[in-house]
Amino acid sequence: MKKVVVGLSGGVDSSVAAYLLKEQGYEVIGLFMKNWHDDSVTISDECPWLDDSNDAMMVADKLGIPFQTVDLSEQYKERIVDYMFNEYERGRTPNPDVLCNREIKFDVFMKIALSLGADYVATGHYCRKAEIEKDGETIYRLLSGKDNNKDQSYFLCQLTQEQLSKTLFPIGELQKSEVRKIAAEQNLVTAEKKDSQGLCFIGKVRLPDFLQQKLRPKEGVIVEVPADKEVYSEEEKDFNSKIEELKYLSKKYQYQLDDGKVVGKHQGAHYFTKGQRKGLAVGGTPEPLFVIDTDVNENIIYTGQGKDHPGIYRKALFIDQDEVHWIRRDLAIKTDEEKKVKARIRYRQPLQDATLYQTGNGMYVVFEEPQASITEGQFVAWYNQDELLGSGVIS
Ligand SMILES: Nc1ncnc2c1ncn2[C@@H]1O[C@H](COP(=O)(O)OP(=O)(O)OP(=O)(O)O)[C@@H](O)[C@H]1O
Repeated sequence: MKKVVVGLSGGVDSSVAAYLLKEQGYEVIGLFMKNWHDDSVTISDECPWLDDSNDAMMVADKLGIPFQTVDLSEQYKERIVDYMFNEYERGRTPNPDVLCNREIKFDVFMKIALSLGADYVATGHYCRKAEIEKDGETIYRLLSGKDNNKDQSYFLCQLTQEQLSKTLFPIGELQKSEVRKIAAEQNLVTAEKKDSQGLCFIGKVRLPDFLQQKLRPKEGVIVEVPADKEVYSEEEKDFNSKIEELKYLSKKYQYQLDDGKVVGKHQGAHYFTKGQRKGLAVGGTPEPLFVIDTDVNENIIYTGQGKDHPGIYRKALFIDQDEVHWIRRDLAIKTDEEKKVKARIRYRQPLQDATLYQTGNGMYVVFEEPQASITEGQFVAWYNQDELLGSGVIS
């Protein structure tokens, strides 16, 4: 009998994942990980992880499967929390959910599961895995969840073949409503439980509160850039080669103080991210202000009025070569090759038509339509239909 360790989070999805695996005849073990208890950063007065681990335990009890908890808070702090603070300090906006999967659930957690004798690790993610044989080798495909609204493949965009080979996604073929129905039929305590809202470790705290506890406030100015500000000179739009054009399309324009007028003050550029509207506390403009860029070195926030401000849009992005990651290594393109794909630059964004261009030192992703708020530090993931082929960190 094959043995599976299920990551039981105390939520409905992983509860049903465990139930289904048991029905399919696997030997199932439930494992809850605790990943936060840094006393120097207060996350919340409440203690959601205790409630969650209790719920996970009750589900395991109901299903008649063994249950354990592991404390991964040290690894969590080192690999996720510290990285987040460092990235924000650099003015980049990391994605903790993608990192949590790569570094914790499918690494540290997976190793513990395998050491318990498991053949597989299962989670309640809405995505699917398929296998094909190619040149005598088994290749694992990561497919989006059948429930389009819930598809979580983006969060798994950094997984490797090795990790996928040992993974099961039991609820990937189901709609969320079906998952809830199964949970109710089986009388699982989690049947009615609200969905967790991303940011797996931060729980119920607001991101700005979290950042404020470690990143020192530093007063600076907010600059409003007029919508008709022409940021590139005409010479720059004269290209002699494809690469020059790609460079131009993906180039980040470095705004200067005199590109606009000072309209207010902020408490630290590193608390802000592109596209952000909240927290600017500048009133009196006909249209609300959005962050179009931050300069953490000079501690300046550049803003523009309205969602359609041209400063928000860019047509292409670049990924440094060491941050280009192919799940389907067999489909990776070589230098000077290109490939048409569908891509997204954030969770739940509808897939966008794009072309990948591989160069000697990295990869360009050029979108058919200009994209709003392409943000350094975030992940871009590319697909062929419902298969996630690869991803990279926006540089
Ligand atoms: N604390 C945890 N311990 C063990 N596994 C976890 C934990 N948190 C998340 N997981 C695993 O990762 C999956 C995705 O986590 P996410 O936080 O996105 O939850 P979710 O989609 O709301 O699912 P759920 O309803 O199971 O909480 C979960 O279904 C579960 O298998």
